[in-house]
Amino acid sequence: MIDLRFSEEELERRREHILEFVRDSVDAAGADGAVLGLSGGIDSTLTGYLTVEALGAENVHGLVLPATVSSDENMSDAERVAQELEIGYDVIEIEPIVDSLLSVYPEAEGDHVATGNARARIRGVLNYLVANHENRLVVGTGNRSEAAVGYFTKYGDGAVDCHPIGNLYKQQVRQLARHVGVPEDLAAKTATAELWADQTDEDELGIAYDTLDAILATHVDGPLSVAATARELEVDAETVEMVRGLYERSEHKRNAPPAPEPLE
Ligand SMILES: Nc1ncnc2c1ncn2[C@@H]1O[C@H](COP(=O)(O)OP(=O)(O)OC[C@H]2O[C@@H]([n+]3cccc(C(=O)O)c3)[C@H](O)[C@@H]2O)[C@@H](O)[C@H]1O
Ligand SMILES: Nc1ncnc2c1ncn2[C@@H]1O[C@H](COP(=O)(O)OP(=O)(O)OP(=O)(O)O)[C@@H](O)[C@H]1O
Ligand SMILES: [Mg+2]
Repeated sequence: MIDLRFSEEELERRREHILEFVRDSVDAAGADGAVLGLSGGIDSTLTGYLTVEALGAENVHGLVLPATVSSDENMSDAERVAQELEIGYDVIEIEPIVDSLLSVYPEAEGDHVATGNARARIRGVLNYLVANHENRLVVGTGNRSEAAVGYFTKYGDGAVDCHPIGNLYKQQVRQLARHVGVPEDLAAKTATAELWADQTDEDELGIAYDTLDAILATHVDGPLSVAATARELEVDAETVEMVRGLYERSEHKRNAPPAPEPLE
């Protein structure tokens, strides 16, 4: 497998680049700061650390939004991050809102994907409620690995104003997190969307992040063909094809919704 980790010098360059990006995004919008969802996972933890470094703790509002399927460990880690960063934050239980949705559309009861995605979208609605009310930007936590294979909820966790860590592969997210001082137990945590019970990213995607990252860097974002990538990384061509398929089928999530071409 190829090693995508950065040198110390490159890590520092990336950090500075992201800090500038966050400041520029907020300034360009004339916003008074940022709001972001904190899940106790590494993506939102790193994004929280960088956003606070860029804007100052007083300009960042955290939202910890537990559902019934959220683990106590993740929710207490999310609060721990907000306290460590000394930002203002709210804890809002979202399950009553999920119940309310299912009470008006009970057909979706028991559909874990539809209900799980609704949880992600309810979090998006709450992020924008705060953003509108406090003139803030919603800072997204998506990384390149998730974006490339569409592993996010369209208009859920994907509904944000900018993606500070959006060009980092998952293993680089962990590396930058360690570099900026995120505690090791958070940096090493198993990735989970926590949209339904016992979900993990790698189980659902059917591939380990290190393999996914290597295929993305070599083939989807890189120059090699499927066959050459399989040879280079010593993986099955079917695995590379699988990633290619996820990338192609999720194109619609990365683009603005299309309209018909203008008529002459
Ligand atoms: N070709 C196409 N062109 C335009 N639109 C298209 C389309 N195909 C589907 N669609 C639309 O997209 C919808 C499906 O997309 P979506 O609603 O997102 O649903 P979907 O992609 O089915 O599910 C979201 C996936 O992301 C994962 N996820 C979500 C949230 C967070 C995280 C995490 O890592 O934390 C992971 C989740 O576990 C699940 O695997 C369809 O119902 C349809 O409305
Ligand atoms: N319980 C929650 N409270 C607040 N925000 C949440 C919650 N669950 C998910 N989110 C938001 O949705 C984003 C997407 O979740 P995702 O699981 O991809 O990231 P993560 O939890 O930060 O890291 P990891 O992927 O390693 O679990 C989170 O980063 C966070 O902003
Ligand atoms: Mg998570």
